[in-house]
Amino acid sequence: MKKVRIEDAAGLVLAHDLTKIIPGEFKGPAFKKGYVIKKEDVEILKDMGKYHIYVLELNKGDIHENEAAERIARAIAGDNIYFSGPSEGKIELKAKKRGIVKINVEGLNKINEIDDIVVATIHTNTLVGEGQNLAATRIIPLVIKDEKIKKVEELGREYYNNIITVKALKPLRIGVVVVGTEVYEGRIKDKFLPVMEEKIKRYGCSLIGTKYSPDDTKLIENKIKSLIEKGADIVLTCGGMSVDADDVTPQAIRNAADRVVSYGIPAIPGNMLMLAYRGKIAIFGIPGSAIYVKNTSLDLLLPRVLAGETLTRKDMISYGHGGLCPGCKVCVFPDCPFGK
Ligand SMILES: Nc1nc2c(c(=O)[nH]1)N[C@H]1C(S)=C(S)[C@@H](COP(=O)(O)OP(=O)(O)OC[C@H]3O[C@@H](n4cnc5c(N)ncnc54)[C@H](O)[C@@H]3O)O[C@H]1N2
Ligand code: MOO
Repeated sequence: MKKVRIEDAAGLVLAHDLTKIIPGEFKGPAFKKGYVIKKEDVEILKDMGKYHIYVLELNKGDIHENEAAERIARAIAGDNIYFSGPSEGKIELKAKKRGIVKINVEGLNKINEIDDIVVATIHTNTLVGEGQNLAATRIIPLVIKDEKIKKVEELGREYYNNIITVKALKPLRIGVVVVGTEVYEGRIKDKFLPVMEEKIKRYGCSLIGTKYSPDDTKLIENKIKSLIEKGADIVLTCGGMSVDADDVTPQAIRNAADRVVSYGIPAIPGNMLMLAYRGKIAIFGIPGSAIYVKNTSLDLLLPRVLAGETLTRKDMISYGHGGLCPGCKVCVFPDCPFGK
């Protein structure tokens, strides 16, 4: 600690809290330990009777917590991220756009392994809104050795300064095939299309066509193909996905696609979902549960496809841990553990 005249204190770091007392009104720290004194604080501090203060002497190679947090944030942030702070040594990383947040967990863990460094994030692959808080970083002590921050910066470079990014959602064109002879014949009212329309709107996409099909493999296949010819980027095929004698949608999708990523996903509700591709066009087979549950496995996968990802079987398998919807009375998805 070093005692300095208040006029010489701008830019220096306060060594302890400075208490302000206004009788009957306020008692507490007006300036906190670690605060970097600004020019405009000088008069306020004089009003508080502080003509001299103790400041922290930063040795060569010491970095103050604010600067450390700023350097860590710059080292880890990729596309579509902005910062707020530092406030009390903490910087928050926020989303510039609505999209899917991608966290490089391996890189994140390596950074947190460095003593005194803290980077906390939300879960990877979560759908996030513009301005949403995605991560926060700070160091544990008030000052830290430059080498430690340099190590973070090295790791940041190793991971292409892409430890945390947001992939923006694209407004893609979607076609819907509603499957079920009972619906096709008008025995029951269609409940699937309104649910899909709500999702298409929710994710900022457009519906380019709807086809109804009885439970007939060839007819379903043709309707999927005709929507693709019409320009669909994604086809949502609804119903007929389970094990009944009439459930032929999985076979129809197989026939329409070049490759099936998976039939079945370890996420409930929606475990009988199928994802396949015809070229770059994603074809989903959506099981009946989507009619009565607001969010299913489709809501985990569809935003990722909209964010430009081509999903693999490994992506789908990895949903098992966290893939059971807790079934809350009021659904707060995606701000919940489902799919995390
Ligand atoms: N023995 C088994 N039964 C079921 C299994 C299973 O593994 N073994 N899985 C269950 C799960 S999980 C789900 S989800 C559903 C999957 O249902 P499907 O996709 O096959 O749906 P459907 O059989 O076509 O229809 C179920 C039910 O919903 C009505 N429905 C269907 N489409 C519409 C529509 N567009 N509008 C209104 N109502 C619709 C349909 O009439 C049926 O009553 O299977 C479980 N069973
Ligand atoms: O496939 Mo069902 O949708 O688990 O609920």
